[in-house]
Amino acid sequence: MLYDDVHKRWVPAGSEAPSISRVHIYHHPGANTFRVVGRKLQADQQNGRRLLRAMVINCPIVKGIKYNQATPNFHQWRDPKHVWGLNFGSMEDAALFADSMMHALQAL
Ligand SMILES: CC(=O)N[C@@H](Cc1ccccc1Cl)C(=O)N1CCC[C@]12C=C[C@@H]1CC[C@@H](C(=O)N[C@@H]3C(=O)N4[C@@H](C=C[C@H]3C)CC[C@H]4C(=O)O)N1C2=O
Repeated sequence: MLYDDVHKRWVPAGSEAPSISRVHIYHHPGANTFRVVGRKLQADQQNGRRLLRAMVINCPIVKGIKYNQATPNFHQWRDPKHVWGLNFGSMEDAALFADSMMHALQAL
């Protein structure tokens, strides 16, 4: 999700329709960079053709960001332009993601 600062509300990232997505943290060892990448689980169907599973988040993990575990299954962080929020399907998913995020932030 992205926070719409104008209207003071969370909006689904990547499209108008809220969707279940799979979110990964990718590490580029060469450059030692990390990024959060998420794609919708459900491929969009349009005129019968299966389209790519839309990207909903593709955001570099910047050294020094503060990762806020606001609730056991809603975590959020700021980048220069956006505030991102992840509503996890389970507290276990949330804890796994947070561990990876913390690992990435320590490795930067
Ligand atoms: C200093 C700073 O930047 N502080 C940021 C947080 C922050 C701190 C430290 C480092 C980074 C960041 Cl990012 C801040 O406070 N921010 C960032 C933008 C938004 C917010 C500002 C105001 C609102 C008030 C309510 C609150 C909120 O959104 N709570 C959630 C919530 O209302 N929802 C989401 C789920 C659960 C709740 C937890 C799911 C959908 C919706 C809902 O439950 O329907 N807010 C924030 O978190």
